[in-house]
Amino acid sequence: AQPHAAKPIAAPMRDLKWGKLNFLHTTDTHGWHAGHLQEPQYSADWGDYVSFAEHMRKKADDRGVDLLLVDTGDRVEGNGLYDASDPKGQYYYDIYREQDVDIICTGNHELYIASTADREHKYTVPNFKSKYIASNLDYIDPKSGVKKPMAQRYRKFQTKNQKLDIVAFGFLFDFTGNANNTVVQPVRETIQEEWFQKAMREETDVFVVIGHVGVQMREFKDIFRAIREQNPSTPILFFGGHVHVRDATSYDSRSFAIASGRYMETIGWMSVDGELRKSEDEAALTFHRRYIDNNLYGLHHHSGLNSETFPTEHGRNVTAMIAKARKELELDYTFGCAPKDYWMTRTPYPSENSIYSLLEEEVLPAVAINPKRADVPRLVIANTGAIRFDIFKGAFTRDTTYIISPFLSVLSYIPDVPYPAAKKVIKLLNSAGKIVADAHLENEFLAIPEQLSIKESIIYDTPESSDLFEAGDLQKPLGGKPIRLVEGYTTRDDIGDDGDDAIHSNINFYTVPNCIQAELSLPPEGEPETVDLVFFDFIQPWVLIALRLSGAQYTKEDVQSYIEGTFTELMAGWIAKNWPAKC
Ligand SMILES: O=c1ccn([C@@H]2O[C@H](COP(=O)(O)O)[C@@H](O)[C@H]2O)c(=O)[nH]1
Repeated sequence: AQPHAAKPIAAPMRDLKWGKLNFLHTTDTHGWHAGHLQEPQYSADWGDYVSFAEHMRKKADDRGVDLLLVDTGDRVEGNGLYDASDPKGQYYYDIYREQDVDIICTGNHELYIASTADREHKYTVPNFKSKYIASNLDYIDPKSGVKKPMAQRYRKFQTKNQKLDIVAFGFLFDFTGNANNTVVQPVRETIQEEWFQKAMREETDVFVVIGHVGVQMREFKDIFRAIREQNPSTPILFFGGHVHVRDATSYDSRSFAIASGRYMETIGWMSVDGELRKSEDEAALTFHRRYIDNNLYGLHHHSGLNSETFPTEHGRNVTAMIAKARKELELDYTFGCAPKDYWMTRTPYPSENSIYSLLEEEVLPAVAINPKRADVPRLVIANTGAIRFDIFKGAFTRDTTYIISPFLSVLSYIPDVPYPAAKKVIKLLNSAGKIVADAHLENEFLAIPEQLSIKESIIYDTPESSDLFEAGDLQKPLGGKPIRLVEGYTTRDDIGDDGDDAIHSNINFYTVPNCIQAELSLPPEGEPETVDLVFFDFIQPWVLIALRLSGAQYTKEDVQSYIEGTFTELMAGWIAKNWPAKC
């Protein structure tokens, strides 16, 4: 863990079950490779994960079974370790490559900005060579303009100990927001391609499909159906991501799928036991999943080691690389001190502890001002997906600015929009589904990814944060004494409610709207004739369609820059001005 990270915290534990084929899975790490410095249950770092994987590989060797590491993309954007350098990722690519990942693919965040996709192609693809798979992604060479696969389309290999044949694919969901130097082929088209049709007919013991795709999403189900049609009994294992939730399901009795959360909070574990070889008769398989908290105590527990014996030399070196990068990037520089916690989904919106209320009532009114139009009435719309994490009471650092808002979002506007049309926009953006059926603009892409999976608030009857836990059969830390549970994941997936490795008390989840709106400089009485419609540039396509539906025709030529600077910079400036400098 990093030098100033919160000390790890004990929790009652569920053990891992080993099978013949075992996996460790990361997804949507979004640059959090230093771990969560303020949260003890997730404060291990990428160096600790390197140590953990080395110990677990040794255990696999000792048992004569196999362990593979998988990563399903969105490794970038979301934390100062990636975002604070210019160019971005100056330290991250070298840190990330220290983990020996066996199967890796691309997420949408590697593709939003052309320079990010260029760096993915220049660094991560060659860093992982034959392990990087791009089944439905092409890259356009900036010099020649030639389109070619981002990496190989699939991978066939044998496992180390049992020599099991594996055919692996690496997909991205049908993403359409990529920069123009990449091409994402819709999954339904890819599975018709000749290469895929041949690959799924390869003789193999197991198919492994990794993807930056939620395990409940149509794309994975289509791939499953295509492979299963040709291979009635071959095990098919899916590793998904994108939705930022812990989730698992099985599409039939010989398939299994896991998604392993977000932000280095979770290391997923999947194991398969039973007869895996293709030549044997079909016998029942058993699948097991665990969501391992990225908590050093847990990693010690699962590897059977302690703080002395756990860190490997390699792991320590990676931890030191991260610490050096954080120092050089001045990520601990403090803009101000948050007076209390502000939550994305732990409290209702609107409420005094909602980060969206803070934005709507305090930050946007103060920063969304164009000096030349300061008195012009305006509606300022932000998509809730632009905010990526909670604010904790205490130091708000350079790192925090990227954690809260990593995007290069700027404020755009259309001047003098008739108010009757402008006021309808927020309602349309917050309605379910697509605002125009054929525009491929799902409104849910405006909100936080978790809401792709969680459609309704989850409110527990009794908050159990003060519960004392008597562990029963479970592994008890601290010599078996009852302990106070820490708030954290209490996952319920299609397999049951026993997936989390650590037992936590519940956290409420209140769903939030797709967008929020600050109404500024409106007349005290009556309605203005026109307003400036100000919005985060990311949501421009949705805003233009919503205006059209409201009877006001505008095109992208009508959109102008409202104010200099990214939202991230504006927010940091507001904090420096409004929150005390010392904590
Ligand atoms: O410039 C941007 C890019 C993305 N968003 C929001 O993020 C989600 C996607 O996040 P994932 O981590 O890929 O799931 C997208 O739906 C937007 O809500 C943004 O606001 N600005």
